[in-house]
Formats: sequence, structure tokens, C-alpha cells
Amino acid sequence: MSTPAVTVTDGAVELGGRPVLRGIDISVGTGEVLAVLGANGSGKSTLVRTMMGLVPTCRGEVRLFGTPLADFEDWQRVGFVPQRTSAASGVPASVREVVASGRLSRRRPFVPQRRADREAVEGAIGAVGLAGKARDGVSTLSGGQQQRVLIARALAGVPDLLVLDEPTAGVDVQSQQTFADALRTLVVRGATIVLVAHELGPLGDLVDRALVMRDGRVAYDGPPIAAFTDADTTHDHHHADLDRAPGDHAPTVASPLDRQGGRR
Ligand SMILES: Nc1ncnc2c1ncn2[C@@H]1O[C@H](COP(=O)(O)OP(=O)(O)OP(=O)(O)O)[C@@H](O)[C@H]1O
Repeated sequence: MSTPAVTVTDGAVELGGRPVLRGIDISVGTGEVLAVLGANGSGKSTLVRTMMGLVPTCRGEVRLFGTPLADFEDWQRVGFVPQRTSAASGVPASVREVVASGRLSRRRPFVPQRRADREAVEGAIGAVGLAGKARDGVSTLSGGQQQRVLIARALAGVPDLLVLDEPTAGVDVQSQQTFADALRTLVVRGATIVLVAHELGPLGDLVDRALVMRDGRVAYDGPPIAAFTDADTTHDHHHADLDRAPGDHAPTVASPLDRQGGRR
């Protein structure tokens, strides 16, 4: 069996003196598409940020491609798209420049962009539906469009592992479909994808496995279940489904939490 792309063993995280993740054991196989689902505040972002080494664990171990995070150096194999923030605003760079920065780790220094670089950049810009805005300054774009620029930057790097935190929040269904197609291209090449989502929409067909977080623990880890992956119209309604669904649809799911007496 090949080395998993990500493993978290007995992982725990505290933030602000408060436990945010506990007892996390996850192994994401190469080529797998894992959706991380769960209600607001359940720990989804913290989990993927921990996988990326952006949040320290207070217990346990994280490995990328078999290497402990502290020793991992192959970051050009990894793409990460953080949750939408205003981080990109004020960046005096065009869409094309920001997306091209995703190729830097694949290029040799002082060598002009090769055709493969240019194609990867233009393909990624097209995949997020921003072909008409390639010359525009990132700061002139809406928050959703800036998020798509960050997704394109990650796609342009053709990573072996792509981790995305709510990439399609607020993105219209047609753009989600285009994005799903771009991800599929990566998956066909053997990439591993970890995707935080409130609702999967067109991405649902890609997902092999769903992880549902609840109160900083893994409440469900298994095949995607329709109740989790069906597109939904409101987040609140969907959260209600997630809170209920593991117990209702997959009897084994509640047990880890029950053993802990549902303690927070
Ligand atoms: N820097 C921090 N300091 C203290 N607590 C934090 C910090 N970051 C997150 N938390 C807390 O950790 C918990 C998990 O947050 P996290 O953002 O991982 O959840 P989430 O499932 O991604 O939520 P959302 O769906 O709203 O993005 C929340 O209770 C949050 O308030």
C-alpha cells in the first residue's frame, strides 16, 4: 500500500487555552478525495490548518507523505487554499501574477516561464472562471473572486495534495461545476484532495469519503452519505442536518462521542 498523503495520529490542539481538537486519528490515502464537514465551530478549519502545520498540536503527530511535519520539506507538492479572508485585498498584483506565483516552486530561478507554466496558469485562471479578469488587480475583485484567485494559484502548482477550506462558499453553481471539473483533472492525475465544506454541491460526485467533525472530534468517518452531500440552500438548515445525520444514518457514528459521554 502506498504511503498516505496525510496522517494525524492522536492529534490534539488547544487554542486560547481551550481544547479545539481532540483524539484525531485520520489517514488520507493517496488519490483520495476527503470532505471535512460539520457545524460552525466544530473544528474543520483548525483540522486542515493543523495538517498544514499552521496550527501546532499539543499532542499527537501529523505526517505528510509519511514525513513528520517538522521534517517535511516537499511543500511544492502541497497546495493550500485558506478560508476566504480579506488577505488578498490591497495586494497590488494582477490575477495572472498571483496565479503565476503558484508555479514558482516548480520553476528554476531566473528562467523565463516555460510554455507549461503559462498553460498551467491560463488553465487555472479559466478553471475558476476568471479568464476575462486575468489582467485585473486582485484588490479590485470581490471577496468571492479573490478566493477563486487563490484556488487558481493552488491549481496552477498542480499539487499532489490540495487542501481547500470552504472553496465554494458563496460561489454560484456554474462556477462550482467548473471548479469541480478542474479538481477532477487533478484527481485523475492521482492528487489527494482534502476539502472543508458546508455543502458539496457539484463537488459531491468527486468525494470518496466524508469526515464529520463535532466539538473538535471526528464524529463520522466513512462513505459520503446523501444527507451530508446533498446541496442545500441554507447553512443553518444544513448544520441541523449534520448535527442529526450521523446518529440517524450511520449508527456506528455516534459511538466515539458517546464513549466520551459527549463531553466538550
Ligand atoms: N485562534 C483561536 N483562539 C481561540 N479559539 C479559536 C481560535 N481559532 C478557532 N478557535 C475556536 O476553535 C473552534 C473551532 O474553530 P474552527 O474555525 O476550526 O471551526 P470550523 O468548523 O472551521 O468553523 P466554521 O464552519 O465556522 O469555519 C471554535 O470554537 C473557535 O471559536
